[in-house]
Amino acid sequence: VSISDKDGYVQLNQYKLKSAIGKGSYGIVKLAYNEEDETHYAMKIHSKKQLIKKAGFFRRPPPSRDGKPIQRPPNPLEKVYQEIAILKKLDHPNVVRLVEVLDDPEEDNLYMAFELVEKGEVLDVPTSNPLPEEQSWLYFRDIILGIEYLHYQKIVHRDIKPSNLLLGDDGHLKIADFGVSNEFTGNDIYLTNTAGTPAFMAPETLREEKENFSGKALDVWAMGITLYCFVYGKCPFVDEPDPNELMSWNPIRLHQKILKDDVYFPPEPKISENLKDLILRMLDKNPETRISIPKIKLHPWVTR
Ligand SMILES: COc1ccc(C(=O)/C=C\Nc2cc(OC)c(C(=O)O)cc2Cl)cc1
Repeated sequence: VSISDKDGYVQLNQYKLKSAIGKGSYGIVKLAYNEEDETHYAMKIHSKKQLIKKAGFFRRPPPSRDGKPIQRPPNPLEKVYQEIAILKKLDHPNVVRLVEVLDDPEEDNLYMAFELVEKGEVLDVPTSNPLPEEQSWLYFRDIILGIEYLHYQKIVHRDIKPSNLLLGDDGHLKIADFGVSNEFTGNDIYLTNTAGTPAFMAPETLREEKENFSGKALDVWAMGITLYCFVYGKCPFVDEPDPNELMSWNPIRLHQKILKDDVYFPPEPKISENLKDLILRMLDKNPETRISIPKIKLHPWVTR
């Protein structure tokens, strides 16, 4: 149950909710002080009403053409409960740790308490202060271990990007936000839907003919875009608003760049040939020949 105390802080059971520290399409994350263990946590807050509205749950279903009843969209809360089920299975130094879920049926909000990763998002992109190659190497090794662990647990993340990589006081990264993750059985999952963040979407998800594509290879592609962002401070494929086009934002231009453009390496900042090679192997537009996680671990830039 949540009440506001004398300083206007919302009290939620043993947690005192403080300032907002994260915000995104998922909702909001607030700093939370647990009075029992005198420790701070990151409290992610979902509004159930928002989830239901966003999923168009109450929207009139389109008339079914062939008379067959269309299958209702899954209960939007289902997505969050799936995310929670995934998070409960995970226990790894490079993955955020879910500590507790507060889901009061009477309340509109659903609260997820995570272990606080003190420094927050590793890098705000775009930035004019990208990371030195050495620092990128340290962080990238954490991402490899975290993704290797997720794939071993039969989970593809599908939204790897700098804002979902949190930096702790110990200088290590933790992967966050399983809101669009997929669980699979067998050795890999073969998907057809697009999900995640446009600038990080792999070309195979944007092609007209929607054949099934490997889930693991999508995470490798996003890791490649992320590594490029670390060293250059911006994404390799961006949707520049076209000055003479009124509709300044249209995803098609970005999709065409992802599908067709080569990766451009600016002359500054200078990066090693090994790093360029690794980025090109991860941003291979053909998922069949794209480098895999086991091969990334053996790449000279990683093992150096
Ligand atoms: C400046 O200091 C700061 C310290 C910590 C933060 C912070 O934690 C931000 C987001 N956090 C999270 C987001 C998540 O999803 C989107 C998930 C998840 O759903 O897995 C988990 C967490 Cl923890 C920010 C600033």
